[in-house]
Amino acid sequence: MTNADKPTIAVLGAGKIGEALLSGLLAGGRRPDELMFTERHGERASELTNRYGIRAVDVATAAKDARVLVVAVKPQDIEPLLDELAPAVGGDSLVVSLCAGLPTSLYERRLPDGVPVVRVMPNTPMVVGEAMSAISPGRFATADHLAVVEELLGVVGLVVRVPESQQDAVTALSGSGPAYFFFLVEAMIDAGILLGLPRAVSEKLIIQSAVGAATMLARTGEHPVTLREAVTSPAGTTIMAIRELENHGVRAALLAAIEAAHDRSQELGRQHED
Ligand SMILES: NC(=O)C1=CN([C@@H]2O[C@H](COP(=O)(O)OP(=O)(O)OC[C@H]3O[C@@H](n4cnc5c(N)ncnc54)[C@H](OP(=O)(O)O)[C@@H]3O)[C@@H](O)[C@H]2O)C=CC1
Ligand SMILES: O=C(O)[C@@H]1CCC=N1
Repeated sequence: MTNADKPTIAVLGAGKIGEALLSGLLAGGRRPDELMFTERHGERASELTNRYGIRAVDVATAAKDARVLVVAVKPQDIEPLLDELAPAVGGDSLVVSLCAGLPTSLYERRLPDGVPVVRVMPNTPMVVGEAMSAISPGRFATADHLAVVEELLGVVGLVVRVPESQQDAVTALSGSGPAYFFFLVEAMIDAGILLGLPRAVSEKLIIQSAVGAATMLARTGEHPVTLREAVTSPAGTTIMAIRELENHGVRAALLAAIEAAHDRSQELGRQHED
């Protein structure tokens, strides 16, 4: 795709994930004049414009000037946004929803007939170009629309296509996933403090171990079990820790936690059924 072919993008609701997308796109080479956003608080809008040089617009301007409209409000805030969007959006627009739980059918019901919608579940590592995004087409989205979204999100990380029926599971795994890793890192840093290490040292040890482990997973193609076994010496230190993790049900806790996130994603969708 040449620069001239690249669609202008408006982020509707530039909170945490909206800002992550805007900053990731800028870092990936998009120009500020190819991007815009809407925000309901003037102070927040000024903060983003000052930080990134991107203009704040209203929904009607976004629908007129941008080909891709990325919806990034909380699922609980979708109804008023759809009220604003419905009279403004046309068949030339492409609506991309980042909202957990919300089905493409909700948009299709509320927007004019034929407006294409693609449902996406991204994650915040898009700020460093390492997002994992899963995309699913709605009824009116064509292969070309999917290609546009793939190109857009490809600037900020990896993209996979999944059936929309899998999006609640994706949300629980990779959408929320970074939070689980941050939680683990936080707890491991505390363990260093427990053992008497200075906080700065503990942080450095754990963050670099996380970077190293993630890079091995991504680059070697080895199964996580193989990589873990290579660290686990007979009668050594690691197996003592693994026994404690199993005794405390950490594996079962992760299964239950991710299932709870999945159920909440489904529930968010159900709140907007007819
Ligand atoms: N955070 C994450 O890691 C991920 C989030 N998501 C999805 O992204 C969406 C946003 O999440 P997140 O960024 O965390 O939430 P935030 O609350 O940080 O961002 C939403 C932003 O949209 C603003 N907003 C609400 N309604 C409107 C409106 N009508 N017009 C313009 N702006 C509006 C909010 O303002 P106000 O502050 O007043 O509420 C807020 O700034 C959610 O649907 C979530 O499911 C998906 C993947 C990952
Ligand atoms: O917590 C949430 O609801 C959003 C969706 C996925 C990550 N954050």
